[in-house]
Parts: sequence; structure tokens; C-alpha cells
Amino acid sequence: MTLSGVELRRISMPLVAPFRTSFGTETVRDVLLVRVVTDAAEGWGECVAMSGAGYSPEYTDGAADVLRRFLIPALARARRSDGPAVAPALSAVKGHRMAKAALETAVLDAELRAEGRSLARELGATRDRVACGVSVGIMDSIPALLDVVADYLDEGYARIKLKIEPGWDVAPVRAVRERFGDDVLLQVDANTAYSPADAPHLARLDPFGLLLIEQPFDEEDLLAHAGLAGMLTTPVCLDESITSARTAAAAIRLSACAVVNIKPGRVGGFLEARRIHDLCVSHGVPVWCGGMLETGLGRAANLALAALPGFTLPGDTSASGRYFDADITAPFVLRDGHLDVPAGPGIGVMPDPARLDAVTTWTEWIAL
Ligand SMILES: CC(=O)N[C@@H](Cc1ccc2ccccc2c1)C(=O)O
Ligand SMILES: [Mg+2]
Repeated sequence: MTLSGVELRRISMPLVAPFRTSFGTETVRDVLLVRVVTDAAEGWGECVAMSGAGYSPEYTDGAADVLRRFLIPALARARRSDGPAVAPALSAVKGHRMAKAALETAVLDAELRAEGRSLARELGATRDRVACGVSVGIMDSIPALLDVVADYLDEGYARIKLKIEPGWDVAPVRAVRERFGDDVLLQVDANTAYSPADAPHLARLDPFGLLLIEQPFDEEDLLAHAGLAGMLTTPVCLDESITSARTAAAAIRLSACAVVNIKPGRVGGFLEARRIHDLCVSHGVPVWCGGMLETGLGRAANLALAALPGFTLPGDTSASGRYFDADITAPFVLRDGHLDVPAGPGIGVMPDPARLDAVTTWTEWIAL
């Protein structure tokens, strides 16, 4: 497969409602898409970086710049251009895993489309649909939160995740438990908002039978998470800390986490995500697929990953309508709390040209 060029395309997708977390409030998803054109097919990748560097050091403008100046030229110089050859070709560039993941996914998508193979099959998926959870932002009040949770449960979501931060943690969790009972699968995500000194306060979440508490502390503080794990009955899950199979292995060895949230964009791509899955399965560590408010392109690829056997917990692969009134692909619609895994070649979906044009703010063609 010969690469002829790469398109960088910036799109702006308004969210159906503001999404507030401990690191800020988003009202628009500012997305960088990568389209790779080859002699055999074209492929799409979605960069999960946000406009700002609140979740990780990467941000959308930076991802476009590192792709244009370093990653795409490195790929052009590589002799091979199949999916597994991308990460080695980009290895001289440190970090920038979200930018790398978008480029690798686009190449993988093109390669699989050309060969008529689905990403799900390529990764080793064992299911054709996956149970879906939903991530609920920090709200202005407990009643507002309960209304939103009630709607999501009515829609059929298999699991509720509540964003928490100091001042919004025990009360919302208690309110959800009191209103919806103990059988609802419930977990919380702090996005690094707490410090180790907050451990006794976080222990107050133990009575509520949470599936897990996600990333309470700084992403570099594995030892603090290991300490917390020794104090809580609630399993600790890591998200921002897990940037590769190596850091996953370290976190497991240090008992810093009992569950892992795998996000292909955060770890550099779907091939590294599968390596992390395999590592966690070998250690008996359950994993689930995290979300970065992807469009249908990233959502389709995430569903292929979430169908692997070790993904035993519902992920944040919510329906398109959770975030967008109109997706750039055919919308993913929840059915009995599940989403179908795309079965077509590659990631199995394509953007609708008219929808794509309607949300495009900028596009750049880089010939190779
Ligand atoms: C679904 C979920 O909670 N995702 C992230 C946080 C997050 C929150 C808000 C975002 C806004 C724009 C882009 C990415 C974002 C990621 C998480 O698990 O920690
Ligand atoms: Mg998280």
C-alpha cells in the first residue's frame, strides 16, 4: 500500500448539553480528523485531544502541528506503510500519543478496507455488540443530576458514571443510590481532582457499592493510588495514568489499580490498546473502553476494541445522541443498553460528506 497524501481536517461539533468535569466545562467538541489516501483505499483516524490541555498535555492545535511537522514526514520516509509499521516509524518523536494514534488508525483503516477486513476481526473481537455505560457531568444541583440519571436509565444505559470533584462527591453518589437503588451499576471519575490527603474523605464512598473510583489523583502518582487502594474497599481504576503497556504493567505491579480504563487515543493507538488488554487479561485485571466524546468515526473504532474478551465492564462508548444532535456518521443508537459493533471493512463507517462539510472549520492537504 502506497501513501499518496494525508488530509488534516478540523471540525467543530456543538454538544447537546455542557459537559462539566473537574478540569472544566466543554460546550463544543473541537476535533482533528486525519484522512490517509493510498493507492488502495482511504482511511480515517480521529484525534481525541481536546482544545485545551486540561485532560492531558496534548491539545488539538498541538496535535495538528506535530502531525504536519514531524509525524507525517516520518511516515512518508518509512519504507513500509502498513498498520503495524506506523508506531515504529513514529518512535523517534517522543510522546504525542493522541496525534500518533489518529495517524496509525487512519493507516490501519485504509489497509483493512483495502483487504476487506473489519477492525473488530483484526483486533480479535469476540462479540458483535457491547454493553454501554454513560458518563454524567458535574451538575448545578442534586435534583438536576437525578433528572439526567433517570433519563439515561430510561434510555437503557447499562452503567452510570458520575464525574466528581471536592465538594461534589459523597452527596451526589448517596442521592443516586437513594433514588435508584443498589442494583444500578455505578462508578465515579475524579479526573485527578483529589490529593492523597483526601484519602479518608474518599473512603466515605465505600458504603455505596461503587464498581470503581477512577483516577482520583495526579496521573504521575502511581504510589498514591497504591496507597489509596490499600485503604478502600472500592476498586481503584486508572485512566490518565495509563499511557502505554509499560505504564499499565507498572501500575498493576505496584497494585495502583484493580481496573483499567483503556482509551486507544491516550495510549498511542489500537495496537497498543490491544497490548494493554492482553496484559490486563493475563493479570486478571478487568478493563473497559473509555470515551473522549468521539464522533462516529472514533466511536466505531472504540466499539471494535470494546468487543474484545477482556472488556468485561460497560464502557463510556455511549450513543452518538449522548453528545451530538447530528453525528458526522450514521448515528450509533442504543438498543437494550448495547451498541452494535461495526462489521464492515476497516472501522466500518464513513463520514457523511454533507455533514462533514457542515462542521468543517479548516482542512489541509499534505501530499507525500
Ligand atoms: C466520557 C468521559 O468522561 N471522558 C473522559 C473525560 C473527558 C471529559 C470531557 C471531554 C471533553 C472533550 C474531549 C474529551 C473529554 C474527556 C474521562 O473518562 O475521563
Ligand atoms: Mg476518566
